[in-house]
Order: sequence, then structure tokens, then C-alpha cells
Amino acid sequence: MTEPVFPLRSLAEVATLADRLPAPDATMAEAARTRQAQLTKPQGSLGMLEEMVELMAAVRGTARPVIDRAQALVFAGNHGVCAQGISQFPQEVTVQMVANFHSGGAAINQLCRAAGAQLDVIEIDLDKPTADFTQAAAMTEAECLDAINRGAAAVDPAADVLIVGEMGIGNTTIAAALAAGICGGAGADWVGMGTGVNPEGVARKAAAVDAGLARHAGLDPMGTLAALGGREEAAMAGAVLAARAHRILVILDGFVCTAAVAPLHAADPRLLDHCIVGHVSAEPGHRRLLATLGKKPVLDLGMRLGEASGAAVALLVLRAALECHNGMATFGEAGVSSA
Ligand SMILES: O=C(O)c1ccc[n+]([C@@H]2O[C@H](COP(=O)([O-])O)[C@@H](O)[C@H]2O)c1
Ligand SMILES: Cc1cc2nc[nH]c2cc1C
Repeated sequence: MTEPVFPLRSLAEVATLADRLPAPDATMAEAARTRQAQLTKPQGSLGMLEEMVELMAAVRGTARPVIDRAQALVFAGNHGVCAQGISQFPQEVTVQMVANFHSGGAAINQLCRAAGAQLDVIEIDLDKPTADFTQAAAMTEAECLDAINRGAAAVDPAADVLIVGEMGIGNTTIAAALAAGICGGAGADWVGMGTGVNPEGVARKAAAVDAGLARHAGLDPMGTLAALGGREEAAMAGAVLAARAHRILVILDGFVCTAAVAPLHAADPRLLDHCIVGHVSAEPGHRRLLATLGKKPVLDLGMRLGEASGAAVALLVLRAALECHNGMATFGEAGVSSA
């Protein structure tokens, strides 16, 4: 009998997973493309909607994918690097916003209702912030692995699509550090205003990232996630891996979410082959990061909230794309002359 993949037992295992988990099925993408070509529209005229359906067909293993069940996972964590004065908001906002998610008052609650997604909020040791990465590794390998496995365990195996996001005061600095650690460059290349810090705050963020990069140089991608990341970032990476195991399409959210999975891409670029990027965030590092990962965002709405909010809006677009794919008549059925 083959060993179960989850829970993962080491960070090193991640680099082997693209060969152990199911890959998107190119023949199903082709079958979806064949159907799109028969539908009553000029070839390719639904643009990226067609690409989204083709990817979902490949991931789900069917030419006619549907969404019976959509799950939204929002992971929350706290960060020692907040001691460097890198956020506009105090750290207690993380737990306060989690309470707001549970009582239905946050943006993501409204967006999940609009997009037809079940929202699950997973708090990871909010009373135990990670270490300040300017002083020490943010997490030990064991702590990082635990967060990855908790993220993996939160995925509903019966979902057809998963949208992933986060809440964590200070985590745009975490994201900038991860992006720099994985893609290269200095702190100043990756930081932005986050929740709204002024230019002095942005400079403090860049300095913190530079200190983290100097302290934790030369690590492999998953070692970089442990040293510079946070618990909610590791959990997002774990959820993305578990979704792959269950053949679930993933819609990633903004800068923080994308930076969280950048170490997976660096470990093996195939590990993100089942993921769509829902939107490009107004946080400037996101566009740069997407260029490095070779991913095209569905939406560009100037959003910079996190919480899986951009992914939730992109889920509405995916639903629209599937309605066309599954509901349109073919040229033959409708008696419309083809080209
Ligand atoms: O992911 C993004 O694109 C994004 C951009 C700006 C802010 N955020 C959210 O804002 C919080 C982090 O901002 P900060 O300024 O505390 O680093 C965190 O809860 C994120 O969900 C997220
Ligand atoms: C109020 C608030 C809501 C958020 N949602 C995601 N990050 C956030 C940060 C703040 C400060």
C-alpha cells in the first residue's frame, strides 16, 4: 500500500509532491476546448472565461465541470515582525477581525454569500505570534509543518473549487520577505503600503525585509517559508497542496496569498498548475510576483483587502464562465451558420 501524502512529515517532501499528486488532465482541457469551439460564438470570443473552464476541466477530469460546492478558506495568524513598526494597525486587529468573520460582518462574508461559497475561518495560534524574522527564524520546521498540515486538513474534499485567503496584521511584510527570498531583489522592490502605512512605514518595512534576507540567506524554498513566513502563509500552502490531492481547482487571492505559495512554485513549478490567480492586488509587489510565476490574474480591480476577497469576486467570473460552457447551444443545435 502506498503511504498517504497528508499529513506531510517533512518540508523536504514538498519537492516530491508533483510526482505523487494527480496532475491536471490535458485531454480534458482539449475536450472542453472542442466543446467551446462548437458553441454559438466566434472562436475564442469569451477570452479568459474559456481558459478558466479549460483549466477546471483538466483539474476536475471532466469536459463539463460544474460547481456544486465552493469552499472559501481564510487562515489567520500573527507575526513577531510587527515589533518593527511595519503595520498601520495594532496586532489585536487580527483576532478582532476573526470575530467579525464569525459574526458575518466582514467583506468576505458578503462576498461569499454573493459568490455562493461556504466560508471556513481557521485561526492558527493567534495568541502565539511567530518570531520576528529580523531576529530569528519565524518558525521552526516543526511549526511550519504543523501549519501546513492544519491548512491541508481544512480543505473540504467534496469541494469543486477552493478560494484561499488570509487575515494577519503585518503579513504584507511577510509576503514581501517571501517574495524577495524566493524571487530575489531587495525589500524596497517588494514592499508597499499594506493597510495604509506612510512612506516612513514603507521604509521600515523594506529595512525589516532586508534584515530578514541577510539573516536567512541560502535556504531552500520551504526553508525560506519557515524562516520568513507565517502560520497563515504555511497553512495556505498546505491547503493548496491538499486541493491538488483532491483534484479541486484553486483560486488564489492577492499578494499575501500568492507569496505564500511562491515557495511551492520554487520547489516545483508544477505544484501550482491547478491554481488560478483571482486578481492582481494594488500592493505593488503582486504584479511583479505574478510575472515571475507566469500567472495571469482574472481581475484588476485595485483591491488590497486580503480575506480571499479578490478570489471571491473571481469565483463569480468562474461561475459565469461555466454557465456559458454548460448552457450555450452549439451551432448545430441552434441552427446558426458556422464560419
Ligand atoms: O493580499 C493582499 O493583496 C493584501 C494587500 C494589502 C493588505 N492586505 C491585508 O492587510 C493585512 C496586512 O496588512 P499590513 O499593513 O498589516 O501588513 C492582512 O490582514 C491582509 O489580509 C492584503
Ligand atoms: C480592518 C481590517 C480588515 C482586514 N481584512 C484583511 N486585512 C485587514 C486589515 C484591517 C486593518
